[in-house]
Amino acid sequence: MALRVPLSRACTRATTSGPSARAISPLALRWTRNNATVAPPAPQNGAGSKGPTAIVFMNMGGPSTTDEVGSFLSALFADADLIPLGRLQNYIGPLIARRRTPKIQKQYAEIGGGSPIRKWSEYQAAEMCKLLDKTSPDTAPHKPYVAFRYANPLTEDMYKQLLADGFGGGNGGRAVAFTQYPQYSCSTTGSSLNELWKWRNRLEGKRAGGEAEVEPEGAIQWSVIDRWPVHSGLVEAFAQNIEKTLAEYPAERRDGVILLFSAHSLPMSVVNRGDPYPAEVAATVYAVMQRLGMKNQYRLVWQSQVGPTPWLGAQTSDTVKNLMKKGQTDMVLIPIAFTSDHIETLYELDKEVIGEDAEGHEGVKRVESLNGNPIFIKALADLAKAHLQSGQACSAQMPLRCPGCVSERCLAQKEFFAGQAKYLQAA
Ligand SMILES: C=CC1=C(C)c2cc3[nH]c(cc4nc(cc5[nH]c(cc1n2)c(C)c5CCC(=O)O)C(CCC(=O)O)=C4C)c(C)c3C=C
Ligand code: FES
Ligand SMILES: [Fe+2]
Repeated sequence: MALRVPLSRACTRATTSGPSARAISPLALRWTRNNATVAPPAPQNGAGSKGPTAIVFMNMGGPSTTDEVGSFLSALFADADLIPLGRLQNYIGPLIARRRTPKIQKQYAEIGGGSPIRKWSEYQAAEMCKLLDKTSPDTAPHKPYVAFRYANPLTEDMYKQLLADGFGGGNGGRAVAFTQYPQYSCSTTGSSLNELWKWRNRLEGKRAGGEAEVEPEGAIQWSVIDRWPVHSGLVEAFAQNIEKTLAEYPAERRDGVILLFSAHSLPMSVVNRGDPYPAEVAATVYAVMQRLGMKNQYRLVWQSQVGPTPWLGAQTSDTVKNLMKKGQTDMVLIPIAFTSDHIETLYELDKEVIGEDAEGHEGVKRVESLNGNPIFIKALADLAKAHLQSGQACSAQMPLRCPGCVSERCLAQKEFFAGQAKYLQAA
């Protein structure tokens, strides 16, 4: 494999410590001189021979205060991967965002004044990296980063921080883009990857070099954990939370409780384009039910649809109302496609569905979100370790576009991340 960072330059950094010391480690690159593989320089200051490694948690983010709701919604409605508005995106997007802001601000005010997603993401990433330092010493130290799509810290700021910390920018270095959506949708993980790819190109993309554009030397080597819908640790964390909630019912009622797995819905236009999310959410549900021994009846239902177009159903709120009408008053709601609390659990499920649709009936309960759950954080560390050991740039599934995809962004982004494979080797 060709050497991307000149060995002589790398060796001049062999005595440095801290983030820029990554330039002296093999990272995930093979080091060659005159086409012969050479031993990497010795690791410094307890760093693993392949570290440091940046672990970037990608998610949509949320407004931490009600004042940030306006900018959060403007960024969200400007995202053509989530809400395609064609040539009028930059005109209609801000209008819709402005119109929705007061209503959504009120909802955030009612859940304590903001979304807890930043607090949870930073905690999960930091705790996961501590575990990973122990279980994957070769790639240590692992440095946690958070990159949100619509709120601070934005992907652009995270990338600039990576560069400021000595990753890339001529130093080389290894970073893992770790989606915090367990199930892949082009509207969520796909959008975050498109944004990461955009900033990668702007901040350390191809430069003019001779006749053709060339990749700059010492850019960050990226790989992606793009989906993990049936990871055993994720399934176990969900299953234990469900068991805890079921234990709150008297024994004679417990087996009659209906489990309602609730996921954010998708517009039918996205489903029909061939988005993988509905099938992957269903895979998570089935794996959790198998772990629970299929003792309770269950359904996968969909929440949070926005706007007048058709969305995937059945809707969570209709399902609860219909079951109540039929006399079924024991049911447990399980948010299955998001790992931290957010407005859809704290407002939509707790206040609207349980508080209003179910009129606060004591038989209708919600399972707590994974948040700081240690089983979940260990699952994240196990996933990252397996990924680093695999030497893979992304899952085999990621390069396959939706059958109905016409986005040049998706094409280029997937080619870029899948193409990183040529620089990676197993840890
Ligand atoms: C797996 C989770 C999510 C998928 C899939 C998803 C798709 C999706 N969402 C919209 C439109 C909106 N989503 C909004 C908020 C929002 N969405 C998710 C998760 C998924 N969205 C969350 C967790 C949140 C709330 C964030 C928080 O801080 O709690 C909003 C804004 C709120 C509003 O105006 O009602 C919109 C709009 C589309 C169109 C879509 C698929 C194409
Ligand atoms: S929309 Fe799914 S790959 Fe482009
Ligand atoms: Fe959404």
